Amino acid sequence: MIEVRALTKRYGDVQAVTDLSFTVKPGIVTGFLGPNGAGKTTTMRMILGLDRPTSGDVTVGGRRYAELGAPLREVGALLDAKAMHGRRKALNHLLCLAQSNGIGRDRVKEVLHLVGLDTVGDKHAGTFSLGMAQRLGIAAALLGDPPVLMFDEPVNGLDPEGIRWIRTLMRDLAAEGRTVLVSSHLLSEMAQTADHLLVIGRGELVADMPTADVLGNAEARAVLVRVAESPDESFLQRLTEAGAEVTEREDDALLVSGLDSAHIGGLATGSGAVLSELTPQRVSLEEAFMELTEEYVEYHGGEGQAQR
Ligand SMILES: Nc1ncnc2c1ncn2[C@@H]1O[C@H](COP(=O)(O)OP(=O)(O)OP(=O)(O)O)[C@@H](O)[C@H]1O
Repeated sequence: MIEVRALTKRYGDVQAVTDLSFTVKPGIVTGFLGPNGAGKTTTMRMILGLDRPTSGDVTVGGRRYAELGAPLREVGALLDAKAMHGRRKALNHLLCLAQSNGIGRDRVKEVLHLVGLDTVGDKHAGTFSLGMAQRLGIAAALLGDPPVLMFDEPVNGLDPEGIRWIRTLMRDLAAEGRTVLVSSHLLSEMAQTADHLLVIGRGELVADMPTADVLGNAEARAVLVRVAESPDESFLQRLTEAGAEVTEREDDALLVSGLDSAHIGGLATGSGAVLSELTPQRVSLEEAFMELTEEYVEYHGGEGQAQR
């Protein structure tokens, strides 16, 4: 369990995290979602005791990071896979970490195997591809068999096989009862991995809800209706009486919000109108995410310019 209470971090004039409070529960994958610069890495660094909060408090398993005796046994993290010592051999890199946390050589071999790097343990970490570096970083996070794990943008730059491997690993770790917090700036990615979402924008908490609810918000906002024949105005009247908001589009189609398709179809039948189309309009996951975080995005692309 990770508990973040009223966490605030300022770097000079930059307010990176503002009064953030949330709890990350065990047994599920929790996605930490927000646009670039939202404060995800800063929050994770504070959870790990790498940055000191300006104010507020973080505990892992009920204790502050500084109070943890053998931190790797309590919380494992992958922050920046490329930040390791490049001239060190992969196996030695893990052995050094293990030694300082009282972890045996057998466990080092075990995690190397677990991440599929057992045949390259004697290679220098600096020669590793991004995918291999991510795997080595994950091996380090798993070394102490910790009940709490954090991964910062773990699928960034990975090929589809690597992405699938990481997704399965996260789900398996959560299924073992661990607390798993994983950050991303893509809702589509989180939709496939996370059970619960914490959404932040400009350092502030925007949403703390099950992923299914965030996705539900992306569904059917309005229904596109085309009327082939209508004896009179009664269909429109019935729609508004039933509480619908109706917008007439330039192509004569109607955008009806506030009622579902079945209700609209029933009102059409009742008023003798014949419909040629009745289509729920869905917004994409990324649109739903952008709606949630729109006002918090730090850098917008210019109009008409090439966008990433
Ligand atoms: N060491 C630092 N000194 C000054 N400002 C910083 C520092 N670290 C982060 N920031 C600023 O704090 C804000 C939050 O950054 P952070 O890296 O936590 O965001 P993020 O959500 O992880 O973004 P990204 O998805 O781009 O990694 C940004 O405005 C960033 O420029």
